[in-house]
Amino acid sequence: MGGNKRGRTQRRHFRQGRENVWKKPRASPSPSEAAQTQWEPLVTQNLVFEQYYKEQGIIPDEEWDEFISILQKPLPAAFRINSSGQFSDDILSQLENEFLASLNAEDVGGNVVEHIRPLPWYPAKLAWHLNFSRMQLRKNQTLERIHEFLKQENEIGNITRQEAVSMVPPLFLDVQSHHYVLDMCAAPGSKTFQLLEMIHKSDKLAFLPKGMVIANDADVQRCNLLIHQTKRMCSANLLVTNHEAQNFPSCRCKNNGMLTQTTNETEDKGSGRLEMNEDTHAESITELLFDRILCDVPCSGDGTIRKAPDIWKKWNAGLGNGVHRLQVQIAMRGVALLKVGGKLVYSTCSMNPVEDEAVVGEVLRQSGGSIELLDVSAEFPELKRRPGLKSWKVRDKGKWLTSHRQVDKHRKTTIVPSMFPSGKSWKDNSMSDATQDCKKTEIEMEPKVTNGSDKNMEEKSVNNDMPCEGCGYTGKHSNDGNTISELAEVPLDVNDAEDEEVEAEAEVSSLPLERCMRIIPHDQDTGAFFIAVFQ
Ligand SMILES: C[S@@+](CC[C@H](N)C(=O)[O-])C[C@H]1O[C@@H](n2cnc3c(N)ncnc32)[C@H](O)[C@@H]1O
Repeated sequence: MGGNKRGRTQRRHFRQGRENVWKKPRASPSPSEAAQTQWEPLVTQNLVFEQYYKEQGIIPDEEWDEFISILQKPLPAAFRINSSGQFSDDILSQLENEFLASLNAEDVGGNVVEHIRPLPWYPAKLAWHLNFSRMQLRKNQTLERIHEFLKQENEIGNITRQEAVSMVPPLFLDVQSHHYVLDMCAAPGSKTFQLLEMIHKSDKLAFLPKGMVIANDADVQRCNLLIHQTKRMCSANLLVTNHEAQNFPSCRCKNNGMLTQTTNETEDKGSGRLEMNEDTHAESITELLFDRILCDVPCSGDGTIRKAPDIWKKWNAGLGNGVHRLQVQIAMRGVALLKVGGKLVYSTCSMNPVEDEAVVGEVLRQSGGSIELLDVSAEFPELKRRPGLKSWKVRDKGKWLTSHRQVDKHRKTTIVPSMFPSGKSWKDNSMSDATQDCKKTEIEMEPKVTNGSDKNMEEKSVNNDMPCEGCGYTGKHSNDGNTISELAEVPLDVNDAEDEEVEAEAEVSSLPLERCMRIIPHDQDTGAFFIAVFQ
């Protein structure tokens, strides 16, 4: 396609709101290459994805077309006003008095078209939805003023641009200014910023909160993003750490609030990155447990498909299967670090029950009744959400499985029992195979050599490097040595896969998984998210 024709086509698609349609095959070609570059239509269809989600029954048949069609549209932009910022009232009044009037217009029929509006479920009109995608905001001249406003206020920390559904998990944590909060998988940090706002929120002038946020991420480069994002808050109540969340260290807390990491005498004494004070007196030290924990775990990320349409091409059921065990391990470490009476939110930006309800079910089983899955259906009633599933299927190598008994012998260590609804409560099944697997992995992981001197460990680490599709993470995911490429299915022809399906009775979980929530894109023009709240 020649340059001018390409430009015209792009402009036409842009006017039609179809900016996802064209994409350059390479990231940054030289100018001469760019002139000859062919533009390729961006795929926004994947039959394996459609078949998977149809089978899981998350979306009723009559809503299916609406669901798929919204997934193919770009995601509208959204942002939050910093609730602890001193200019929050001014920003709100500018939005209400200036931008509402200038952007919302009447259509030919006299109906008001709402291009900008507060999100009805977010408290105090502090979060807003814009009926334009990020690209439209960047490219459309009539939107220049609001775009400039958002850019400037974002830079100085008065607002944060954040996907609407990503704002939900911190809301359910009910964070108070005295809370110790752990954000286990925090980068790039939009939810950390929200948690910090909650800590700093007060009517008093020059208020210094008693609580703090520890924001952790396993990927050191993403920790940089996290620092860049949160420094806009100028908070002294934030600590950024770089650990695998499933091995997050136990910390000790002096009565005066100073932290010190529990060190292993025989190993690397004094090298712990959390350590702040070596002069410890046993009588004044307690183990630091957290009032609030956010486990926004690495996931296959298909709930962000509107924002990241590349997922259409890459998606397969193996991605969710590949991160399930790591998700359980991270959530279980969170449970171990939670104060009695504290709250933990488990969330993913994936719609896949293997990463969602299956993990919640296994956490309930492994916790042996010490934690409760809270019914939060009465909170934030304006937020449209669907209850969690009690029944789902697992797909492996083109087969639909409804019970672990159906898993091929050689796949049994990859497709673990906890991926299934199982229909058992923890009392019937106090230590499932998966628990034992996790315990085994923990022991294997124990000698965390950091000085690089143990050759065996180095080899192990290489084997454990698993790219996380949803998050772009390519660090070490402790697991059973499988890489995602081993776990991932080669997308099959849908009809071939159907031939291999195994008929079996569906398992139904007896756990109260309906208390989980799934936010579905076509309910309120958003991305998708899954959230469960534990106490
Ligand atoms: C879904 S993203 C988190 C998004 C973040 N909560 C936010 O709102 O901006 C998941 C994050 O988990 C990190 N991650 C992956 N494996 C991890 C692990 N084992 N421990 C801790 N973090 C991990 C990734 O680097 C990624 O930044």
